[in-house]
Amino acid sequence: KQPSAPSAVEAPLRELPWGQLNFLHTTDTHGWHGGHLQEPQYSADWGDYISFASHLRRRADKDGSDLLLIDTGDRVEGNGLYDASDPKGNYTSDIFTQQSMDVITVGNHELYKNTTSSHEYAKLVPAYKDSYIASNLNITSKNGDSIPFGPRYRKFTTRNQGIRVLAMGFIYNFRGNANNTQVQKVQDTIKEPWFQDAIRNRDVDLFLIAGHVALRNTSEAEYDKIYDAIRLENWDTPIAFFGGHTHIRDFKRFGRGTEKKAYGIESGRYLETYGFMSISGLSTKSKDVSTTVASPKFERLYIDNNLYSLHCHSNTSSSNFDTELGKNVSASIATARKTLALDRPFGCAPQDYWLYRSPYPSNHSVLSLLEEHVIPDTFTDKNSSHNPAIVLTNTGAVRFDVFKGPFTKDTTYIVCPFTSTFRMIKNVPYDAASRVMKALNSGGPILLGDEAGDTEATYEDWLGLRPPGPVRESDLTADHAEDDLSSFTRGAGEQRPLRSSNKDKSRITPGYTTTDDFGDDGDDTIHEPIPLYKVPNIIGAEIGFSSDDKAKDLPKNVDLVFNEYIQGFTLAALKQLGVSYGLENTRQALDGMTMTDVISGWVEKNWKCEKDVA
Ligand SMILES: O=c1ccn([C@@H]2O[C@H](COP(=O)(O)O)[C@@H](O)[C@H]2O)c(=O)[nH]1
Repeated sequence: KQPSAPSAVEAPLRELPWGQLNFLHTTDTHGWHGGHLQEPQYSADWGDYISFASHLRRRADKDGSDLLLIDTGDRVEGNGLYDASDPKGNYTSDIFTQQSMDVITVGNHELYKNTTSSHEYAKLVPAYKDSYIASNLNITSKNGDSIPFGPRYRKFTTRNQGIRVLAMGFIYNFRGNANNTQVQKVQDTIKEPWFQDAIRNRDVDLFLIAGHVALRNTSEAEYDKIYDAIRLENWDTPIAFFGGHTHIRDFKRFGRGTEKKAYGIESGRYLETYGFMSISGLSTKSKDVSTTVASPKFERLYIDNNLYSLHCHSNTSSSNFDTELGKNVSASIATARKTLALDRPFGCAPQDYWLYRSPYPSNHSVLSLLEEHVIPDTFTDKNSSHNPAIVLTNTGAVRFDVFKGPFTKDTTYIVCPFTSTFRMIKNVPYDAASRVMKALNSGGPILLGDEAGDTEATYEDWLGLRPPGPVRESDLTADHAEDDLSSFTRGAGEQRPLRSSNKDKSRITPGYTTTDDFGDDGDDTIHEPIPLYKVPNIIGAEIGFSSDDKAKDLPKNVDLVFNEYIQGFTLAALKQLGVSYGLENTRQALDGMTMTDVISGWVEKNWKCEKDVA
């Protein structure tokens, strides 16, 4: 772990369900490779993961089983270690690639910008060679051709058991990518001759489908389509899915009726979780056990990323856990953090502010802090025209909590890593401008105009602002305070209070309490549940309204200011509300400041640290 990271707290643990073929899965790490420096439960770093995987590999070699490592994308954007360097990712790609992977895929965050996808293609793809699988992604080459980002699939045989694996790697039907990459819709990819040939291959013991794709409830049902396509040709070869994108822990049984050979895991976010899956009873190159074992056994465990868990699951201790490579990688992370001055404080937060752990609006909501203080103060200072204004931002731009204490350079990127600036349209009729936020928060399907290029898309669907359907961390509601737990009716893929059978209540810490298709015993650490609350798509503030405006005569026109990321949505909403504007009517606001600049500037002015005050 990093020198300043807190030590893990001992807690009751469930055992690793080790099997014939074992998997460690990471997803949506978003640059948190230094671990969580303010949360003991997630305080191990990528160097520790390297040591951990090495111990489990040794265990596999010793007992003749196998271990495969998978990562399903969104490795970038969300932490100073990635975002603070110039160019971004200058340190993280060398740090990340020290961990070997058997299958690795791309996420939407690797594709938002030309520079990010080009960096990924130049660094990660060659580092992982055949393991970097891109079944439905192309990139524009230097001479303008659209070429595969990586191999479409990979067939390999596991080292100890001789299990023949055919692996593919997908990204969901993402449409917000920059113009140098091309995402092929999953429903079209499964019609490709290479896919059809691959799923007809009889010399396969396991189909491994990895991707930056939610396991359930997606409007496009990408993984269900892949499942159906495989089963059409191959009625009983086991299938293991590895998902991502929605930042949750989840385990799903695929298919209908008596299907017991197709399961998928999703392994959280921000290097809080290592997903572990095992399968036992697979046939192998040398032995066909399908005749003797009716169904392979799938098991899962979500491992909290801290040294207590990692030592226990690898049967090591602090004296023999670190490998040479793991230690070196932890040291490189510490050096990079120092070079980037990530611990430099902008100020000190007087209390915790939560994204999902406190209701919105409330005094402990980071969104309320932005809406009531940060945005009004900053925009009032910078509003040279003194026209009344309405300022809107998407809540998706806010990524994490703020903890009491130093608010550092790292924190600015942790809260908002994006480089979008603010745009404005001057003199918008108040009647329309004041209803944009409600329209964008309404959730129901609203038809977009031609500019979205897809008349059936909803605002949330378009660009993936809030993909409708999949349960994600922001959707986890919090009637958790209820005393009567029996009234819980939520389904799999959600976090809910766990009725723990554990007697040793004193050692139970707050954390994940996951319910999935296998029940509520998937988290390695037995936790006290944390309440989580829903947030809207958009928050906003009214700036420079005179008290007269508020009391009686509302302004006729206002300047409508919005985060550049929601420009398309805002224009579409205005059109829906009867006033049409085009891109040519928008101009830069706030001298090109990003949300990250807005937040750090406000903290510097308003949150003194105690020793500064003295
Ligand atoms: O420039 C950007 C890019 C993305 N966002 C927000 O992020 C989510 C997608 O993040 P996931 O981790 O893939 O869920 C997107 O819906 C936006 O809300 C942004 O604000 N600015």
